[in-house]
Amino acid sequence: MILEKIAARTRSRVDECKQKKSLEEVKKEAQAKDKHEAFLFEKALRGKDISFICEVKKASPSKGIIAEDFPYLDIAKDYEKAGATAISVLTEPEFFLGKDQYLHEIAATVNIPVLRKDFTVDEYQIYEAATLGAGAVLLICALLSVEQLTRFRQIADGLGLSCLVEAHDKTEIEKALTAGARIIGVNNRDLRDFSVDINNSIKLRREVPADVIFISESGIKTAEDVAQLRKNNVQAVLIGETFMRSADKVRELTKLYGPAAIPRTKICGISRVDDVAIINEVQPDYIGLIFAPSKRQVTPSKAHAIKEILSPAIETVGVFVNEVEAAIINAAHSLALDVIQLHGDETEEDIIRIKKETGCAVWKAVRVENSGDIEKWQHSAADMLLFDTFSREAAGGTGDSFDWTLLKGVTRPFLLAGGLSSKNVARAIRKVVPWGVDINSGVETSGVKDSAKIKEIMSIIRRLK
Ligand SMILES: O=C(O)c1ccccc1N[C@@H]1O[C@H](COP(=O)(O)O)[C@@H](O)[C@H]1O
Repeated sequence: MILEKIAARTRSRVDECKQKKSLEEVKKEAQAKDKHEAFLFEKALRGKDISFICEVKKASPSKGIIAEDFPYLDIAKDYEKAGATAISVLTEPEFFLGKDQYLHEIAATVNIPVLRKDFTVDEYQIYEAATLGAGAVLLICALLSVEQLTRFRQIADGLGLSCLVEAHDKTEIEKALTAGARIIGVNNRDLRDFSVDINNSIKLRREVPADVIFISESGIKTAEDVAQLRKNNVQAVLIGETFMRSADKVRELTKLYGPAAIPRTKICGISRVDDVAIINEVQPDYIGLIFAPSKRQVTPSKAHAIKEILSPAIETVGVFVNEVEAAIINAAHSLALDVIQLHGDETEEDIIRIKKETGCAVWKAVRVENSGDIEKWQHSAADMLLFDTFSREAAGGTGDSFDWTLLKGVTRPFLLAGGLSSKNVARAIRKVVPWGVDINSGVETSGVKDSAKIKEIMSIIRRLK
């Protein structure tokens, strides 16, 4: 069978690698590697809704060459922008034309976890995966004994790597569970004859306990396939060929996932008259003018100049941090602000008074450090809450995002802020379902608003429906 052939070739390849770098050396390198947060791969897959693992692969034994032209880094970046939860990278060189270099560069470029998709037959490959920056490795039940699966899983655990343990039938699932698998992937492709049937995942779903992540792999092509898997409590799908053959990954993922609720958009920190042309072109719902001390601060005269040429369809949000009330009222009236965003330590009483005095809607920014911060403001009189990243150094505009799972108990509409960019906005919108997104430093280059980035992020958001 093809699998045994690949495994045999892989053993020889690993032996060759050991001649160049010994097991001890690669082990030391892996253990010395700067450890990011451990097990990010499995943490990322434990979302409310189905997750997508998108695969970067040039060829396969069943399909031959899939991508003649193979800009692997661009493909990975497009997956991230489309909202992939993780990326799978083929590194097997002979049958899949993969390379370690692809994994290494991709893992260094994207901010989502990366799976090393290879035929693990030796612990050497697990240490190697860690040195290449992988967050997870593949262990195939058909190739490994329970003892090997257990040992390899333990080695990966010691390195903070997750193991996707692949099974094809009930016996292999039992084997995976005995080995302590926390993630089981059911391959819908029968490697004896390459036939594909996604019902294999559906049939085997009940064999895997609810606390073990269940991934359906191979042959997923349509929105109906995904809907069926979602209905059967499959937590993630691993899709290669369908995405590899699609020119527009954002649209393809949207087609498979289903349309998202498109949020209101605010582009914050407009501080140059020159930025207004692109704003008028892309028409976000709001712009933010920052009156607080910041590299994005606007003077009253600059604010007037921006307002003068701003499209009347776009509303203006004034952003203030612990500002004296008279100044807020003055700016609200003289600039005809639509919304006042309070981004400091303002109290509930301040919100009520400022609403009354200005006649504007008031948005309260809550800088999230823990779930208590959210709870405190749930019943605020503010017209909208805006959740941003907590920082001791700055009131806002940090460019960092926070743990969005903290928002799962929020019962009222809200805006999401903090480090949103074209890399994470699709994921944020699908995972968090915010009423609005507030985009700021994520559309800047060297501290200045970047027209191409503004255009790109607005285009991604609009392609999610
Ligand atoms: O951007 C600033 O400099 C700023 C200063 C003071 C208060 C708020 C500020 N910006 C707000 O910060 C969030 C998130 O920004 P980022 O995406 O992390 O850069 C956003 O609400 C801005 O309105």
